[in-house]
Amino acid sequence: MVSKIGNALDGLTKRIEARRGDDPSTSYTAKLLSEGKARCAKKMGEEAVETALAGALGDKEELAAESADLLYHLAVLLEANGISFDEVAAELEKRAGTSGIAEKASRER
Ligand SMILES: N=c1c2ncn([C@@H]3O[C@H](COP(=O)(O)OP(=O)(O)OP(=O)(O)O)[C@@H](O)[C@H]3O)c2ncn1[C@@H]1O[C@H](COP(=O)(O)O)[C@@H](O)[C@H]1O
Repeated sequence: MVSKIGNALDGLTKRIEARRGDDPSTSYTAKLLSEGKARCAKKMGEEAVETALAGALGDKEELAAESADLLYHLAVLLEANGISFDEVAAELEKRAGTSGIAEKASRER
């Protein structure tokens, strides 16, 4: 069964892909993509900081809203770089059997 977040990211990705080349005056996504990778990366960084602040303050509603903004801007940044969430998912799957502590220790050897 596909998870809610999987469905949401799938739909979001399709809407973002469809916006490429659209009129930047009617699509925020088209505007961001037309401005290039660095601009997309800057927006993602801003949203990451806002998400982190909401998490640090423990504001659950704000954290959920900022997380949605962050995922949108990450999806745009991936699209700007020609990378799909499938590739991110594959990377997560590869790590599934390895503890973060063990992975860190293997790098420090
Ligand atoms: N999920 C989102 C989404 N989340 C956040 N945002 C926009 O991201 C921006 C957040 O940045 P800020 O808060 O810094 O706002 P801002 O000051 O207007 O941003 P800048 O002027 O600095 O670019 C806002 O303009 C939000 O509207 C989004 N814009 C679009 N989507 C999705 O993308 C689809 C296509 O949208 P359009 O491309 O606009 O048609 C939509 O159907 C949605 O599914």
